[in-house]
Amino acid sequence: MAGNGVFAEILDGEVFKYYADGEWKKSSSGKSVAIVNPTTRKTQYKVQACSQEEVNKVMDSAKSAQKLWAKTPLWKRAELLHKAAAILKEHKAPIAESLVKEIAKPAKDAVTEVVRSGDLVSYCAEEGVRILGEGKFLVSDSFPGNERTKYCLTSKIPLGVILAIPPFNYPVNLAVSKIAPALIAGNSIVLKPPTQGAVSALHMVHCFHLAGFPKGLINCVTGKGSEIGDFLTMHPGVNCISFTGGDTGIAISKKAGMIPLQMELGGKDACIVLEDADLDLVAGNIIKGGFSYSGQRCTAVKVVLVMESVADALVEKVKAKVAKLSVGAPENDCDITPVVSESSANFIEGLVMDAKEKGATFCQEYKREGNLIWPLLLDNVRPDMRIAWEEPFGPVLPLIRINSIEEGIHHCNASNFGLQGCVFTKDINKAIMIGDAMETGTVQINSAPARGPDHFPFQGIKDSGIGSQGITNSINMMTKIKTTVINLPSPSYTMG
Ligand SMILES: NC(=O)C1=CN([C@@H]2O[C@H](COP(=O)(O)OP(=O)(O)OC[C@H]3O[C@@H](n4cnc5c(N)ncnc54)[C@H](OP(=O)(O)O)[C@@H]3O)[C@@H](O)[C@H]2O)C=CC1
Ligand SMILES: O=C(O)[C@H](O)COP(=O)(O)O
Repeated sequence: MAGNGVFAEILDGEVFKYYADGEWKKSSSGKSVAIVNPTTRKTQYKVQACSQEEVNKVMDSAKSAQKLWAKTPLWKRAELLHKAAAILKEHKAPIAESLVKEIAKPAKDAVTEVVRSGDLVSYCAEEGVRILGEGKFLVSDSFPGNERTKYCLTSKIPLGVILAIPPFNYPVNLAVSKIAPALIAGNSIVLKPPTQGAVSALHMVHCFHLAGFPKGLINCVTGKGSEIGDFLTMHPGVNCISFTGGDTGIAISKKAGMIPLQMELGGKDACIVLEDADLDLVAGNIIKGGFSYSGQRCTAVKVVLVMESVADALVEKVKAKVAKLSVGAPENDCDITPVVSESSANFIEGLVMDAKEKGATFCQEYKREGNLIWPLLLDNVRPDMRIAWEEPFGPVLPLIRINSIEEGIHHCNASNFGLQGCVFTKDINKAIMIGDAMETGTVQINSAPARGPDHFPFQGIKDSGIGSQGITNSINMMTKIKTTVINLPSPSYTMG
């Protein structure tokens, strides 16, 4: 149970504490923030509403702790990360339970998220040992006009304090995907978890606490992003922001100072289907890509662009599979569970109604109870409908019939997003040509978009982000290059 057993110390009465300077604390604000269970629509948990003064203190302790941590041998940093990974996996059950209650993630997927996170932390420790243990050695005579009088040594050094802000849909996995690279590279962490998902994140942080990381190195401040977000992101103590979420990231990018930013934002991932595609494979991937976790994945298939000649056959196959999706409570491990909030459900409904007014074909009856929306495929969607462009983040999927490959590529590239895309065809040459023409950070050939495995590079272009994630890229991003040049009094050429 959440807040029980080894996790008892993170709870004070009915409010979960925040974590600073190696201790679990109550906010002096005396205020809390309610976390509403998307299924029951009742308050499930409460977390502290941290004050600006508490954020200031956290930044100070994160700064001091980082100075010592940067001097901790790399193998020791890795050892602690491995320990945290093992503790996280050992306690997967209570963390998964919080994911079910806070964000209505289906029970099995919730366990998978925690296990995947433990694996990510371990992999990161190993990768860090490899890539941070190496530097470069340059000699000056390779550049015109120089003798061999200068030896240049480069190494990767930490940035300082990393502010990590993950979104609600992977509050554990997208938190550790920022925490682990930051720590292995010698940085300290200030985590601001999403409000829906904060309790799962606090449990995950406690696993790092139990592993024995130094005081102040990892901190977790809770509160509504709309209230403490600006104070955190514009704080002079922050040396780098790693953010995953929606348009908020665009606003943060405009406000943040001259610090490195890693932004993973929204997407409108297109699935282009050619005449020769294996339609059973496509239908399976549309179901997995469009409807898993009720479409609340940045990498969800968010628009299908199918050649008219095979559209009827594909629609029939997808309809048959949609009919088999179970709809209900996350505790029952249903495929489709309530979306995260009432406002999200209202937004999705707005897109559906707009498509209805403009003449889209409903392949299923539209049905909603509270935050639970039944899966819906919308056929004959046209570009004048909002759902052709906007990201529903829900279990509703638009399908646009196209008459040429160019039309599909044009629709994909006309989007303000550019996260991932996919193309289904048996012709590898066409797949490569289309993939190259799609303006997205990743193109999947014959499979739905996905971020994992977690060590793959993951990036969006246009409004989908800045920089690249994935374990190796995140470690590199959370370091800067330091060079030391040894100047010799006379040229020295090494002899064999
Ligand atoms: N590209 C990617 O990797 C991913 C992108 N996303 C995108 O995220 C969106 C859904 O996630 P959602 O959590 O609703 O996204 P939001 O952008 O609403 O929130 C993301 C995080 O930002 C915080 N936040 C809110 N306001 C501020 C602020 N002013 N300053 C700093 N932080 C703030 C939130 O806290 P609080 O919860 O307290 O408001 C939350 O922790 C979708 O658009 C989706 O596509 C999601 C997952 C992955
Ligand atoms: O937040 C998201 O939606 C994730 O980054 C997607 O991850 P996945 O493709 O591994 O589900």
